[in-house]
Amino acid sequence: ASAYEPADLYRLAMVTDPVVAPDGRRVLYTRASFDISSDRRQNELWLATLDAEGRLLDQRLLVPAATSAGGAVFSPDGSRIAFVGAVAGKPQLFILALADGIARPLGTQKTAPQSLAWSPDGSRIAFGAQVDAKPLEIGGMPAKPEGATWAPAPRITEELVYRRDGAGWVTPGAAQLFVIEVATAKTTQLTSGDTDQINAGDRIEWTRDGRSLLFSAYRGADADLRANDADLWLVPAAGGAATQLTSAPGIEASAALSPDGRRIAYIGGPDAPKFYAMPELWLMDAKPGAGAVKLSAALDRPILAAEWAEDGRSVLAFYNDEGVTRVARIGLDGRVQRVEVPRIGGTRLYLPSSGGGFGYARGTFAYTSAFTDRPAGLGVARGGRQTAAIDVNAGWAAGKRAGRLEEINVKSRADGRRVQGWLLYPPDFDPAKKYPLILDIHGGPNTDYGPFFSVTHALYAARGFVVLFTNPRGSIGYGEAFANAITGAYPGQDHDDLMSAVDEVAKRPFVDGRNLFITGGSGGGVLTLWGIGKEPDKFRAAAALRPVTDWALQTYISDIGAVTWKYWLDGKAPWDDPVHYYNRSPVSLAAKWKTPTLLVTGESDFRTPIAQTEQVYGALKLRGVPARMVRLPEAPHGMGRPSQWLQSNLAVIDWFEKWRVK
Ligand SMILES: CSCC[C@H](NC=O)C(=O)N[C@@H](C)C(=O)N[C@@H](CO)C(=O)O
Repeated sequence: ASAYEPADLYRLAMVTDPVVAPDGRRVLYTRASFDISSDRRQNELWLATLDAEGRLLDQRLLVPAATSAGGAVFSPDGSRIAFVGAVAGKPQLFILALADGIARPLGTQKTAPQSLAWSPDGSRIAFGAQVDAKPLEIGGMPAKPEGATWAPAPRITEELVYRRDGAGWVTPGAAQLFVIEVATAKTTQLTSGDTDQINAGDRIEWTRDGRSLLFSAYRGADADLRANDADLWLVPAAGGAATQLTSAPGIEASAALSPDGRRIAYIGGPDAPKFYAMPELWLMDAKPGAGAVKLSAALDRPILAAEWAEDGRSVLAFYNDEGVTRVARIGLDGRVQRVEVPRIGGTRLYLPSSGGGFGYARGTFAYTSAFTDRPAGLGVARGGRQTAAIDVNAGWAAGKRAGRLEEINVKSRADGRRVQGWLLYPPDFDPAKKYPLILDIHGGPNTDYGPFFSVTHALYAARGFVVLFTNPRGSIGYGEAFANAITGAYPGQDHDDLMSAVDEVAKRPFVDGRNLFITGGSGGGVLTLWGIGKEPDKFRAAAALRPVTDWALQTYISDIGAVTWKYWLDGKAPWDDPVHYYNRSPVSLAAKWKTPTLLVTGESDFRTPIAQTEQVYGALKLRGVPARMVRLPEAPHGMGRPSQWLQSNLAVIDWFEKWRVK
């Protein structure tokens, strides 16, 4: 067996997006892998069949990678699957009849349909999609002659958010709700307006009689400024005016109707002047203006998704808890009962965050099943135990030697608060030897790390580093107060939490105290640059990946600038309180920087735009601090294509090796 190596990225696979059929006896899932020729992710759609106890009977490939299937959903009788694929680079809705396995295109779509929802009788499908509008043009230009090769047209905008990370430059238009008839492909646009009329990526629900559609939207013209706002709406499926069910400032979204159609469970919460709006589970009657009660009050954890139990007396909620994803049955009186569903896991792959994919129907849970030594497989559980498992990496993992993963808990030097973390050891770890230590810090900052495999940490460990990763305050899964403990102070005591973990681990005899390294991406890049400013003598070298370096710049040029301003910098504007912005910005510590620092950022990162990386690189070089900047052409915030993840990982290893005291 060999240790993890860079090319393994093109040999492994990962399960995502499991969907349980209405009868609870079949599971659709996506098998993602990375093609070394095209250097792109590819998705196959698979179908697993279960027996009455949830054991695996067989599985088959339904849609090959060439179709790029996504968003698959079963028809109510379970005989057909609707999904969105791509034909000649254009989005296409397909219906696949399971009886013959043939995927037939349905209608023509100009933009990608999202959140497919079958009507109860299986005759129609609702979806959200963008309707493009004419782009702005500068008047007076002469006509372009036939075949002329002019410079590309300018991008002209009057929007606050004119580019979105990952999606690219925003094309003018608005998201609308549609219904398509499955037999005739007749398509009806149910909403209209110049601004988004639906949160196209959010759940769409048919009323039980098939007459109306329930969905979320923030319809104000100031939507770009109101990231934490969404209301519930009901519109007749045959066309007509939409009725607004909720209007409170805050998020009411991901609405699920109770089996009798009389109640709505939704996820969200009121808007508040704090850093993190923890998504909670709410219950209301399905009528306009009905008051809502918070069902998840006793849980104090972020709710990721919710499904009604068949008897309508409880809601099954998926939530983050101390680095992992769990399931709770929440009664309509708010009583919380844990449901045993083992090892639900993350599908981020690049880094070990929790989350993952999951589905439920008729007592069957299907989920991305996490491992510490390989990417997620498929898990199926019934009655509190795992009944089926598909490991899409069994062959590959059998030839690999992975390092041990250990959970640690330390007390923060700031106030004694518990900080959870993990240590990943090199595959051939020998406690009698000395090892360099990498502290890797997650971003978000309201996200988490958990006990999962990731290609980044697998590579660091395989190259002989002990990897420390923790959940400092600001992380999710430890209660709302913990996630909000950075309100008005980011960075602040989260830095102390991280340093407490480093100091504790550095006491272990196998850690080479001369070779402590610090890295992190995005929000983790903030804390990396903050770390080398606050503790200039602690770390041998640093690697800040796609960092925020200057909160004023971030507010002005990021696609989440409005969130930064309203929630992360206490509602103060950079022009009103520039000192507050400066004091929280890593660049304010530039005078203290002396640690050799690597910067890695995508040139198409619109979340933490590369101007910030350039700012820090300039400061380091002007000060004479050793620095290297790695720019990834066309890569967005998520580091883009597989080879770009590898470049980012290997750049960090190369930099740390360069500076390691031998
Ligand atoms: C709409 S506010 C949420 C911001 C978002 N949070 C989720 O991750 C985000 O993109 N934050 C970045 C500044 C960030 O730190 N991203 C991390 C975690 O995803 C990263 O590693 O890229």
